[in-house]
Amino acid sequence: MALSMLLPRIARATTRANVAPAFRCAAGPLSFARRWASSSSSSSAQPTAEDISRLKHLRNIGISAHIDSGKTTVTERILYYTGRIKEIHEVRGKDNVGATMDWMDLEREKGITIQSAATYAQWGDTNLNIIDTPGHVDFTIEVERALRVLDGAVLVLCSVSGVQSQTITVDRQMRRYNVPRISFINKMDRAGANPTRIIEQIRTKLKLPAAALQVPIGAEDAFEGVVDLLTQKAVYYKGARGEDIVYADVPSHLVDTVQAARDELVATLAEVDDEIGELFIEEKTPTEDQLRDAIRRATIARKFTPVLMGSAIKDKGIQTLLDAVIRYLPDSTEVKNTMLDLDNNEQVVDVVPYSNQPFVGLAFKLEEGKYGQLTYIRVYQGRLEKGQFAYHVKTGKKVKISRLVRMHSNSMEDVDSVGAGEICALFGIDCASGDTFTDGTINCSMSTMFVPESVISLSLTPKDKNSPNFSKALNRFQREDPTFRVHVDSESKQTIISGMGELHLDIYVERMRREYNVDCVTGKPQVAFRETATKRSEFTYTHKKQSGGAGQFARVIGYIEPIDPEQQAELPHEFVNNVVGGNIPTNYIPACEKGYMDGLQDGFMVGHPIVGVRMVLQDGAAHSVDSSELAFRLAAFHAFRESFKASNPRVLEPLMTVEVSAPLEFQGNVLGSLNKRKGLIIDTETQEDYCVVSAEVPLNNMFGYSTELRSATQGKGEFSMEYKRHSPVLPNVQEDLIKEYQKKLAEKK
Ligand SMILES: Nc1nc2c(ncn2[C@@H]2O[C@H](COP(=O)(O)OP(=O)(O)OP(=O)(O)O)[C@@H](O)[C@H]2O)c(=O)[nH]1
Repeated sequence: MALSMLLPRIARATTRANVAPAFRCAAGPLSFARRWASSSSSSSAQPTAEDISRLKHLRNIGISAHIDSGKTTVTERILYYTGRIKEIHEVRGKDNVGATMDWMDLEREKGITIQSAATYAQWGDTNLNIIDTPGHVDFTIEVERALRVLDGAVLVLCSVSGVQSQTITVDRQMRRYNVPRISFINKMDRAGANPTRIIEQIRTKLKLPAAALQVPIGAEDAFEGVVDLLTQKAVYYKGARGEDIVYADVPSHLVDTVQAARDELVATLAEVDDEIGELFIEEKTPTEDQLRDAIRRATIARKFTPVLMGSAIKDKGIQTLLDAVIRYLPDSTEVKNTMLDLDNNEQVVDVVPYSNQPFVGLAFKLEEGKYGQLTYIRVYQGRLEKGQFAYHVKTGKKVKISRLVRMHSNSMEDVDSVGAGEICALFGIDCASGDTFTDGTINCSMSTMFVPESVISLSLTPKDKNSPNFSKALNRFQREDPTFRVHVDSESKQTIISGMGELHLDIYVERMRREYNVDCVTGKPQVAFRETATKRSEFTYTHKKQSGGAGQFARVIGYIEPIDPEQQAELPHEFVNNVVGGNIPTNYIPACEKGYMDGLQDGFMVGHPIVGVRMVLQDGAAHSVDSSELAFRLAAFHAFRESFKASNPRVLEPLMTVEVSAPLEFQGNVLGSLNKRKGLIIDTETQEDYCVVSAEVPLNNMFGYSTELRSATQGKGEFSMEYKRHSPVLPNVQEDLIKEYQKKLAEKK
């Protein structure tokens, strides 16, 4: 392979390493050694009383859930009750204009949330920054980004389906970013609504101590309101849109149920909160205030999730949910955030969450809207003011903040300044999502966001090959979305786009057509296979060229070995330099590492990237005149390729967790359809007259499943799918894939 073909790939690999540290070198620039430090690089000035009060009345919250649980419907109600919108638009329906938060045309057509939209609202004397996050697994990066910058979240669950596969994913993401959560059981009007079962699922499936703060009055069609267990009052949502809250005595038939639920709440809190625990042992009844304080403490400490309930579509339960958000979710001073001090060996230092500190903000989302390029920023400390300069930490460039806005879905309000803890948006800033900005007085970087592996790819060819918009659009999409990747296949010279699922890629192809006027022909979707080694393999490789001009000489000695599968999510590749005694001069070691990275780009079996292989360099030889960086890079590249061939390599494929729900009568058909696709059934659960089947199925076998499921269940079945891990393909499948790849190569010759 020519070196000119390798170079762009190295640039890509390095960029990826910046996003999600993947490469580790025993010593050198790619080492990510970090130390915790109690010190802070910020000034120790006391925050003003005004700032403290502002922050006490500010909440940054996200609304997350499994697809279709009703997040957008809930958010729409929040905007309505907080006075941000004058009318409620439903998410679905032929003649609707679309919910306010689902503003992209495509979202409206497909009825799903694709991009999260930020908006802010006021409830009582508290400001809320709300991010509506997509539930579809293909847009998981949006959920990750939202959680990274939020201080608390509302986990919406369906009263019938409860904890679903995507709920578990979202919960895992919330744990990763230490986000406290309130649970909201929505759709209490649905037939089969059962909050007790859902709370039990939160406890068992999410392993999260949970208890209801309310009991429902009526169920399904007759759902009227709730009884608040703390005030022991019935709450009804009256008026045309549930805007009139009416308090009343607990209906007599619910008195015993309310007492039992309150006892359960106290008992659950006693397990996670010392103060309630002591009262419990002393058999004392906690007061309403003691309970509220304990719920807040335990929620913020992420030891407990309070559970509320309602029906967004019937305009019930939203105002009480908002009260709970303010009461139990933390303000930004109650959340610990850290950053890396770049002047001090990447020491981890605490963010000081007040406005009188040097400014530090994180660009967490880019968006090309109708108003131009927008960059969403979470201000972690300090203040961002219109007219001031901000420093882009990665490039060291100074940018002028010419316009500062607060977003309200797709409209905006201009503001002059925003303080610590706020979320705002800037215009015309050149950066990628995940980049840090400061005021230039400190050199810190917020740690990066987790970026998942892509699982599917397809070739993309513009109908008009000369359109400059093709690469412009691809560049922009990549900057907006780190899970959307683009490369040119070295064999076919085709542009290949990769992402998190068919829908994810479809959306970009469609956006290319609508926003950039570029029609494309797409190839058949291909799953993102990987290749890996299964045993250690030694190498001694000499690169030598003597024909005319300057000679080339480099020798590398060492071995490659599989990385422990448990470690691979964090460490997909590793280069270790164990050369002692200077047989390879240290200035050639980075070139050896580059050669290794070149070698990882495509395996020889099916032409997909190689993962999970460590290269250990032990010895070698150099020549005082003929050795060069290029010679060592090529030596390491060929050494890696040769030893990989001898390492009993295997082809890996993405394995998905698939969850199918359908009426019970179709259970047999659902199981049959999954078996046919070589699915491993993990769990089968029956809920009322519904069944939920979970299975692990290779992504390669899932093409066309929605059509099959539709006909197998008379259109009544639904499924969701989430990436689990890459796992070895069956030997016969591997043989077929290799043959197919060889055929493709032969055709090209
Ligand atoms: N019965 C009932 N249906 C509801 C309720 N809330 C929402 N829905 C319906 O559930 C469907 C999904 O609602 P959305 O608000 O789009 O859900 P979402 O979680 O935002 O969906 P994604 O953005 O695609 O993940 C729509 O058809 C809503 O009308 C509710 O309280 N009861």
